[in-house]
Amino acid sequence: MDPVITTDALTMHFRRCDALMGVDLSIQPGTVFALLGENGAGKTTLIRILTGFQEPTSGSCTVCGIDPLRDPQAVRRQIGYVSDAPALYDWMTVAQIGGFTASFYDQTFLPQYEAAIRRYDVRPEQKIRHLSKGQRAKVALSLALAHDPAVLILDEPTSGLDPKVRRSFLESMIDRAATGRTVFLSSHQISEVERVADTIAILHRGRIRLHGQLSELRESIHEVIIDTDDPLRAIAPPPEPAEVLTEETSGRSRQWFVRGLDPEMIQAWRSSPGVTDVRTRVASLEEIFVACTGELQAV
Ligand SMILES: Nc1ncnc2c1ncn2[C@@H]1O[C@H](COP(=O)(O)OP(=O)(O)OP(=O)(O)O)[C@@H](O)[C@H]1O
Repeated sequence: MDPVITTDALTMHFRRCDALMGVDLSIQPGTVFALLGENGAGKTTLIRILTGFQEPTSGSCTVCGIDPLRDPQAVRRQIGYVSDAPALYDWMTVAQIGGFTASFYDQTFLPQYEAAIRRYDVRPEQKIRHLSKGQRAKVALSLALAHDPAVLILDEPTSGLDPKVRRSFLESMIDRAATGRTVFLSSHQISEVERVADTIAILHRGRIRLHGQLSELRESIHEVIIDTDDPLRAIAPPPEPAEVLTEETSGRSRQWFVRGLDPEMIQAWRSSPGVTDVRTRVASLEEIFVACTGELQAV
């Protein structure tokens, strides 16, 4: 299947910083994709480029086969987008903003919007300016979903939602993907991502540090702890093609987070002089995230 979103060597240079430095991504339709990254990693910048609001410095991208730079309107017809701080007309009521937005879409928009608002228990006659943060998020989500977009792009989608609404919202994202639509969400919430995402990418300082199926990444990244008889004992690091994400030394223990560990290496360490114990286990997503976004220490 052709990917629904692609980016190729995308860079974004602002006056004082490089927000993106050669981002390559490929996202399949019918999946929930999560972009994880710390504050300032470049997530919103990438989303702004994909939605045609920001021209990249170099590189290219497509959304549903369309270049957002060439035809931003065509891209926006295919996507629903909720930013991390949705801009809604404050003076309108919940019903009015639905009617207003519906004028840009076909006649299915309004009934879908009204149904979503009812489901979220938001009163249609309330003014936007009187809504709580969570209620505003619900209105923004209802507006983004009402034209049943092929791609739903959500920047920190659940901030402001209470746990019950958050849970049912995330479950609805899985249902959406099952019908062939694609959900692209950016998040700091690792536990949420673990629950819903099929594929993830970890963005760190403008670069993709990891990209792949969550299940595959979970199996391919291990924590290795090696205990030795002497803190100064030299231990061979995992050889290539294994990738060391972090290394830490604490007294007589050496700890690595390693991608693509060769099981034969475990045996080799066990028989190395001075090694008293070797323990390995599959890393959690949170540990993977910390390993990818922490400073890589010299090996
Ligand atoms: N218009 C701009 N002009 C200059 N610098 C910018 C601009 N937009 C973003 N940046 C910088 O680019 C970097 C990435 O910002 P971005 O908003 O994409 O991060 P983010 O991953 O979305 O962060 P957060 O999780 O905090 O929202 C930051 O250092 C930010 O200061």
